[in-house]
Amino acid sequence: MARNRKERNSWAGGFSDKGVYDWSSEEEEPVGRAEPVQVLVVKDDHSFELDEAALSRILLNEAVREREVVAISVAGAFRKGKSFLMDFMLRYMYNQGSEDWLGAPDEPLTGFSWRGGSERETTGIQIWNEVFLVDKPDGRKVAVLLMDTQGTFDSQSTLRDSATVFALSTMISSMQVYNISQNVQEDDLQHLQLFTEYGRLAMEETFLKPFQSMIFLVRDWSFPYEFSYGQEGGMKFLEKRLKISENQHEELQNVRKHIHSCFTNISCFLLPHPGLKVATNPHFDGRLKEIDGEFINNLKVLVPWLLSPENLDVKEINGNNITCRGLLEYFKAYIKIYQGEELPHPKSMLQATAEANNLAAVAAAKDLYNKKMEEVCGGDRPFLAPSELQARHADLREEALRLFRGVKKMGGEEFSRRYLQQLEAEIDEVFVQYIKHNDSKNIFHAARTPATLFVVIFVMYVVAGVTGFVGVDVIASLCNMILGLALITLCTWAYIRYSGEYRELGAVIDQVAGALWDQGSTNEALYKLYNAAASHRHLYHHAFPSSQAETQEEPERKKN
Ligand SMILES: Nc1nc2c(ncn2[C@@H]2O[C@H](COP(=O)(O)OP(=O)(O)OP(=O)(O)O)[C@@H](O)[C@H]2O)c(=O)[nH]1
Ligand SMILES: [Mg+2]
Repeated sequence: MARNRKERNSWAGGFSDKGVYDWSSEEEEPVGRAEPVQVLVVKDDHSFELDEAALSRILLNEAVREREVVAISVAGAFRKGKSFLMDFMLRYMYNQGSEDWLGAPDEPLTGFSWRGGSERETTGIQIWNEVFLVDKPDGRKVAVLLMDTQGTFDSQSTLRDSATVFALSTMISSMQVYNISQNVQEDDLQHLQLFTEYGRLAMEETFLKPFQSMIFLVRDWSFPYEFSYGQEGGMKFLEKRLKISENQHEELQNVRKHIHSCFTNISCFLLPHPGLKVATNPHFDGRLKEIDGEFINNLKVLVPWLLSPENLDVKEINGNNITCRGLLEYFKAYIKIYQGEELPHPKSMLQATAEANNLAAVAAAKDLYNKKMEEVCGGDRPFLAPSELQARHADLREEALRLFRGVKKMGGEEFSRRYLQQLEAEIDEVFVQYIKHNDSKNIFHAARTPATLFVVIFVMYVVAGVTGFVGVDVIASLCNMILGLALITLCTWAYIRYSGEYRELGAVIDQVAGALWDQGSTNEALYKLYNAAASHRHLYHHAFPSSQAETQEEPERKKN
């Protein structure tokens, strides 16, 4: 089997396979230097940027662009030895077929940048700028791409940053190594569920499982007496962890169902602790002689298990094998979705729960208000005096707000204030609808348009008669014209009301008539008439002394 093997002087440079690795002279990078290239940058304002030029240089290299691609990525919490492991993968890829691919005992480990300490090292997504060509046993030559990712949950990243990097690397890779420490905890599974769901949202709906191979890699496994190190123990362990049983709580079942539904293959490997020098010595530079033998023995199993030609999974999207060129296009398309605003932002558990609590309380309070208002002025209730409606609304609004305040909610007072305001605004909005609905039950309200038109017709008739009589013919004709128009409008309005056709035109007529009614002299005249009658009431009392007792109550009622 012809493999892409190469003698190298050092890991961080020197290697160049002419067929695979060919820098163009205009590019800024030093010619032939093999190194990690940052293709996804998470900026300070938490936005994402794809370095398209750098990614194109890697994936559109003539030797690989038409080759089917195998993309291997490592993701998981920060500071857990992801880049360290990646560098062993690089060693394997550079020495494929060689028994001693692990290298000399005192050779420092280089490649993807790794280091000790508590602060994060890798940011964004980095890709090894050399794509390896490997012959699979079935004769296909595939391109192998190694991807290192920013650790999740470092103190500088939002949940959205972590979710995006994890989701993108899962979408782009054909084999995702989920690097976890010591055990598979329920929160590891929940985060995997959240991140894969965030990835699935950005992908097109497909009847196939959206992602390919998921390898749970448990670092520092300390219970080999329960499940032995390696793949076999790992599979038994994972089977137990991901088992779905009848008597399990629905929440636990859902997480497991989700994970099963996302990946075509799920496997697990249990890796022992590499020894205290690796974990705690600040001067440790990756020399094999300082790493525990048990760890090295298992590394010798793990890395070929992941990367041997027969185990490499070609990247598939919707059942089609993807080439390097295709992968570039998908990368660009996916990042665009994450740069846009169409996806919801993933939230922390507390925030999501607090929001759900508050929204549920808003819904319950609104429901109460609506139900009681229906009883007061619903569809089958008669017209209610506007002042009475207002009073009932005020009572029920207060009752709904009290219900909202009384519900126990996570997130605290401050957080819930926003939802209280939302509830108030929504209730006020619904009340406007109730007012309109109530008004429409008032037959005088319905008669407003014909009444206005009648008044216009009558006034025009009188004015036309008087002005015609005194000889001002121009005004008389104008009034007659308006009278004619008002008459036609009235007939049209009647037809629209009867037939239900041309409702927009009907609405316009109602609006114009309404405006005339509200502002026009009709209303004012009626109002003045009423005022005049009220101020000259003594004349009336004088004329009808018997009704005095009755009318004395009137001012009292008016005051109320
Ligand atoms: N306990 C333990 N430490 C490890 C293991 N592998 C590597 N380390 C140490 O973990 C530290 C971090 O290694 P990195 O490879 O930089 O970790 P990382 O996950 O890439 O970290 P970020 O890039 O910050 O996300 C180094 O000091 C390594 O020596 C392991 O299996 N177990
Ligand atoms: Mg790293």
